[in-house]
Amino acid sequence: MERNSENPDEGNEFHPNPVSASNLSSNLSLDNVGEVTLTLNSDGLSWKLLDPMENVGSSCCGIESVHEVAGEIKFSDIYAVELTNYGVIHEFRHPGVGKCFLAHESHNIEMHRFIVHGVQKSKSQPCLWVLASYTFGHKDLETCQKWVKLIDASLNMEVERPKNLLVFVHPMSGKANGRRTWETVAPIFSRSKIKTKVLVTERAGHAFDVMASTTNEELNSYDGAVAVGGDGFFNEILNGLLLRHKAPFPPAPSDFIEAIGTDGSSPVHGPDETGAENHQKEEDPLLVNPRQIGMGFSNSRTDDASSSNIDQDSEFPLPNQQFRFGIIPAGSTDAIVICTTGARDPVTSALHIVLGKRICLDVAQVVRWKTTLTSNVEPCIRYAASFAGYGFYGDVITESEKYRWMGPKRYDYAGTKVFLGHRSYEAEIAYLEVEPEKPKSGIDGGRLINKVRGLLAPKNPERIICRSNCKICTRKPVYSSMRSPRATPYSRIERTRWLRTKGRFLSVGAAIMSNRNERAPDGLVADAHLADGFLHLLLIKDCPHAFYLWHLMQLAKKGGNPLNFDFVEYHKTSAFTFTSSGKQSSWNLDGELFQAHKLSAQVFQGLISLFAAGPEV
Ligand SMILES: Nc1ncnc2c1ncn2[C@@H]1O[C@H](COP(=O)(O)OP(=O)(O)OP(=O)(O)O)[C@@H](O)[C@H]1O
Repeated sequence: MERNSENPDEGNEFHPNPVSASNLSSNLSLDNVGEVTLTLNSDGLSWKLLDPMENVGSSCCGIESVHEVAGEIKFSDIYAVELTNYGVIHEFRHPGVGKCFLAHESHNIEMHRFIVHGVQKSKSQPCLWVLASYTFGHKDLETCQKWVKLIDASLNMEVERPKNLLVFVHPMSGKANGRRTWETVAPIFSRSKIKTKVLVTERAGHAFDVMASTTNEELNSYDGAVAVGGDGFFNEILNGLLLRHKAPFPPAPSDFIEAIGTDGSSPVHGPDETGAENHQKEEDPLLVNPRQIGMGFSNSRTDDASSSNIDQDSEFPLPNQQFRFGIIPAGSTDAIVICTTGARDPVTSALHIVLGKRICLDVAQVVRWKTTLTSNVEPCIRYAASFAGYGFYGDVITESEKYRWMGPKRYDYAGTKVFLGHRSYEAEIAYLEVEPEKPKSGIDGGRLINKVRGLLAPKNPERIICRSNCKICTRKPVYSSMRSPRATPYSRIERTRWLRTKGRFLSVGAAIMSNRNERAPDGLVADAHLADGFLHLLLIKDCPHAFYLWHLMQLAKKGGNPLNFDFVEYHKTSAFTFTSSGKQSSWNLDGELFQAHKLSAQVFQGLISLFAAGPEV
């Protein structure tokens, strides 16, 4: 401490405005390093050892001893600064030339201290964020207080950071460690001075009920809602929020609408109670007049933009565009976290949240159509952010619920059981074509020999796999700040083709994101990107056991191509309808079971924002 001048502020100049206060510096002690000159720059802090020669570069017994001579941290990587109690700062001193560095002296000096809490990316795994803290000391309390004030003022200028959050903790999630997970990360929030209202759920549906019944005024007082749990729990909170809002519907499966008549005798109401109107039937039998199902669109298309029947796209305005969702992983699969932060790590997720990172996500709106006793069609709406799957995917969830006590292993057990059961389902899927179909492989699929050829023939060789700093995922949707998220422009679908596929399927899946997880390192659909505006249909036709096993094995391999088979149909779309007959399965919507044999779905591009910066795997 000899080098600290008598007057601690000598040579230091503090300024209350952090922007104009660039390049201020003080001599301070940095714990476990030594005496440094700390400088406040416009974008962060930097420090240099006062006398590097004394501290650096000694070598002894063949081992190099290097103490960091300089360091820096950007404000964007600092999540908190706090004045801490008077206490010890450890300073290393070099013992002198020719002496063994193992004999380094450590001076423990008591002084006033403050801690800068920041984030560091793990060198081996950049998507893993770790805590980094720097304790600075000075014998004068006022100097420490001034530094804390200055750093705090700079952090307050990071406007994207949340101040008030609603936190839902699922205590039984995954291996029943939701509560412990929250306790691990809660100090990160308190250090960041983020207010949290924490609710530990007591039953399934609790978080949904709270979200659905919270007043708009209260919700607007929060910057976001955080789920400490798995994908299913996040889905519950998402639905609790989105179901409060009136949203236009996607088209219903046409035969269903036809069955109830289109003469206006069986009106279909949207949540806004828009009455059904009777208009001419569209040419395409799968094309349903949006008005008939309460979508609130103009029903007749005109090329004359000045006409009063101007097309309107489907918008879904949320009351608070600033509101973000957060997930702290504690579940069994945690696919959404793996696809958005890249790391299944609660600390990484907490740091993304407190630093106010933002990424947009697509959300699929899934509607089940059922006829009431009075022959009205009642839509039942759900939302899914990661995956909607029927057949194998629904059966695995149904089966796995019986073995919840097994924890995450229940999926392996149930998956094997369902695989051996090899059930297939009759279904018809109509999907909106959004890009030209790739030519078929030309294999008739009738004979085993041809099927084997199909198995080996490359079908979808060009895929943009969602990996490291994926350009598509990190691209910001153009509308993000200007407009509400939007769905398929159905008012123009008269010029768009609906395509149809029919048969027996082992599974029907619609991926909203790639769904990377520990069992499928590239995800269920590797080229399903975040906020790309597409539903990625993955239809597995009935096929021999061995073929399906092959497909599942490809999913489990990094770089495997699970779409590369004749019995796999893959379509990129923005809306689809589904009708099944005969034996029924269930839909699995991000872990929630949904019974529906008539269903339609559309995607809202970038509908919600998540506290995450995007994958860096
Ligand atoms: N306190 C509770 N007790 C029982 N079930 C709950 C409780 N709170 C929430 N749930 C329900 O548990 C379901 C599963 O939760 P969650 O997604 O966290 O765990 P998981 O299924 O183990 O993980 P993953 O979805 O990642 O596979 C949720 O859909 C939710 O409705």
